[in-house]
Amino acid sequence: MVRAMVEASQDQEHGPGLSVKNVSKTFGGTRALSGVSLDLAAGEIHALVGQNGSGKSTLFKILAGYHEPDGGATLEVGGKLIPLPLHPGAVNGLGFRFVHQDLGIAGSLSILENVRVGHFATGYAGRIRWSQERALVAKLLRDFGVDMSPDTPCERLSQAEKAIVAIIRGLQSRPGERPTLLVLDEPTAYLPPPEIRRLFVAVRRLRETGVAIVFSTHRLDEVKELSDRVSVLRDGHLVGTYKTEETTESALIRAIIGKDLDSVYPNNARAARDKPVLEVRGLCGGPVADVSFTLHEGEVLGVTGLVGMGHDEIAYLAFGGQASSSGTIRIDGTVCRSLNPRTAIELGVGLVPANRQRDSGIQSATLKENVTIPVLGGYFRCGTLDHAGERRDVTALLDAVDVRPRGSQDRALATLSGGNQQKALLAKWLNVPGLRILILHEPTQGVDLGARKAIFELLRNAVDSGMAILLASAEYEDLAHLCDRVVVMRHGRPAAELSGADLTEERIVEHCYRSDVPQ
Ligand SMILES: Nc1ncnc2c1ncn2[C@@H]1O[C@H](COP(=O)(O)OP(=O)(O)OP(=O)(O)O)[C@@H](O)[C@H]1O
Repeated sequence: MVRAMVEASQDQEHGPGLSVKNVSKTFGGTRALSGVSLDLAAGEIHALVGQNGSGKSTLFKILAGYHEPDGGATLEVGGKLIPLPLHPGAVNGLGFRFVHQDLGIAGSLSILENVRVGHFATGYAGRIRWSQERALVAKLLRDFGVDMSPDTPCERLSQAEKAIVAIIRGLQSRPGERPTLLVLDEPTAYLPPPEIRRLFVAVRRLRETGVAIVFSTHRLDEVKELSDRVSVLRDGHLVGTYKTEETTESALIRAIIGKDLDSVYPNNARAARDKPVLEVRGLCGGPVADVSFTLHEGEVLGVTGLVGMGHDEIAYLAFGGQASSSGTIRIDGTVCRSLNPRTAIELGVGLVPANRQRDSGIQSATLKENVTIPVLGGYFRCGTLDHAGERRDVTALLDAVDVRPRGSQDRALATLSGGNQQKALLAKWLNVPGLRILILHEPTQGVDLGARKAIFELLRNAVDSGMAILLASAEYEDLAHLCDRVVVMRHGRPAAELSGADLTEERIVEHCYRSDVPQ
């Protein structure tokens, strides 16, 4: 591997691109990056991998001029030394383009406005040429295979569609400008497989123009499929840079976590239970049209499908977070006519939304506060808060899902890396006593390999003690390993239900894509 690393750094077919050297960054007492050096050749696709909190986003934010690096760092672009820190204006001039993890899409603005802000073509008296702009954005959307009007407000888009808009915007240039570097911070975290394919096609096309592309991901199959080289960060240090074709998945896992990792999935053998806890009949709402299913105690039921087929919405309809237009939901025998989240929680139902930072976390509150909000009442003893008990439980819970850095319960949620925020907010629900049903929407989005394993084990323990889980996800491999049954949705309706020997990743994919699969 070391040999591959040395050779890789000499293999820059398209010229020098850019090179950062000796980048360190300290936040208060946290050393996020320590002496990291990275070469990105023009026309290469470079993957950056590492566990949650290993420093990937911090490196990207230094290149974006958002963070100032500690002293001693240097940056060269096309062989020219560029002074650090960068200011945002200089970043644009250098041709650096970014699609950040949080996407930065303004919900109240249209797709057109989000994509073209700062790039509008103007005519007489500075008037924006709206029809020209609309035609341009319509074409960009079509090129990405997205069938949407440029005037659609972004608040109506799914996470996947927002990610596509952010990427299209990231690829914009002013006349005379040429992008030299495109940084994609976990671009596929919100994308289901067909969109990932589309994105890869676009990224490969872009490579032909000589742009250096760097993307971060937790999915090693994407590293293999898309990248020319891969760099690994561990605890803020660069472990190495490797030619992708000369490395293996297990070698990368070893470099990422410092040891081998067994299968991330727990053993699936369990006794069947037949007590229904969630009965959904004729549920309609948004794209969901007439869905019925029963979830049993100690069961994991998956719902999946392609984008827009309704599986994402089922999670919110079944929790009352999104109003249904018809149908009945019975929780533990209680018929809920117009379910809302408050009633659902009282009946022992929890929801872990996909966008946990936005929908389930308070960024300015500490980690401890975020985790204990739903259960704080339980820590009062004779009117006094049992701080020691609260701290002890939070520590145990955060350690169980491997939130890093350890001992960070007094830090504001916003100061944790994206994946660590996700883990902490998932832990919050696992801490709620009396929870009988847990609804999960893409629970491992943005979460690293080691933490995925820890989360799956926690879920398995919860299920073994009788919890029922409804898992809405487009991670077909996870569904095949974790679920007892999987319902595949097509056009808002259940198209197939897979279980037993039929419940494999391949069968799920087949049912998602084809309407004529033999049952
Ligand atoms: N603004 C900040 N204030 C304090 N600490 C921060 C801040 N931003 C990042 N950190 C810390 O720096 C470290 C690296 O975080 P970073 O976001 O770069 O990780 P990452 O590799 O992108 O993780 P993930 O895969 O979860 O997105 C983490 O320990 C994080 O808590």
